[in-house]
Amino acid sequence: VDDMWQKAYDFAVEVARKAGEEIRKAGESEIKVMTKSSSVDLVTKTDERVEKIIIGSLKEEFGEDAHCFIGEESVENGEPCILSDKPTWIIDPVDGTTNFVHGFPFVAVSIAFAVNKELEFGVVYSCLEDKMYKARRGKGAFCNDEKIQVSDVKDIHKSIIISEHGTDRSPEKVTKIFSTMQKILCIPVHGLRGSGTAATNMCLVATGAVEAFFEIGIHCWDIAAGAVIIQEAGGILLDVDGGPFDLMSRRMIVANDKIIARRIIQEIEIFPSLRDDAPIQKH
Ligand SMILES: O=P(O)(O)O[C@H]1[C@H](O)[C@@H](O)[C@H](O)[C@@H](O)[C@@H]1O
Ligand SMILES: [Mg+2]
Repeated sequence: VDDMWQKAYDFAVEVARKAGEEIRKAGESEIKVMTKSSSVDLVTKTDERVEKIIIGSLKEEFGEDAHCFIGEESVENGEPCILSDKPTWIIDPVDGTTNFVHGFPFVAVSIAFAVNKELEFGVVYSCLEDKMYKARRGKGAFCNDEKIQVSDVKDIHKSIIISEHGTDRSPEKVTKIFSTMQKILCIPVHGLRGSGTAATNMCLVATGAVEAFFEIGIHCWDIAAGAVIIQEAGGILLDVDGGPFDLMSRRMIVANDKIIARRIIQEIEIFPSLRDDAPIQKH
């Protein structure tokens, strides 16, 4: 079984690279902007086409019904978002869609694989930077085949923290998000950053470029691959209330060290977010 997942891991890297090439060559015509949960939650034909290419390649390689799939755009179009014990691919075809539309240079393909609800491996291809991040449970984390590991900074005053504002513009959430950012900035920390893609933010923690990243409102497909990469780079993953990491909860904090994580958690103003695996709301 161990070798079998190795084959799937290697194939996932190939598929992510191919998907990244599709994103890079997507012409102006295809970046027709559509919206989802709000006027600033963007999706394009490229997101939909690339997800179909990824899922099609995986089904061709492993069999039409051998595995389950949780894809950002499939879920948007009504597919269930339930993580079962069956081997399951968790896919964000274009993470950083807003960046992609604007030409802001951080766009990632995120592909993770879970069995019995445990993440086996994750691949994040930052396709405009040509950086292939990957990790398999128990086998280390890599960027372009170079081993990576989290920062050794333990002093919060010497840290950079990533925080994103997301796509929800409701006043009560925006107020909490910026109040949290202000409290963290004034600890003080060296700086706040955000790439605009959760998968890339996770990899920036894994390489030691920043010390922590937290967000309420992300989805399982944004963070599943990055979660394995951080774990294998020596980082930690928690819920924003300090409890255990919960892939489907739509909130998390990842950090290089529990000291940094706990200090940030003290400042996070939590607001509710519907779980990814919540029963579909009948309108
Ligand atoms: O670009 P997508 O796949 O939609 O994911 C991003 C999400 O749209 C943003 O709201 C979040 O802040 C990012 O962390 C996600 O990566
Ligand atoms: Mg995403």
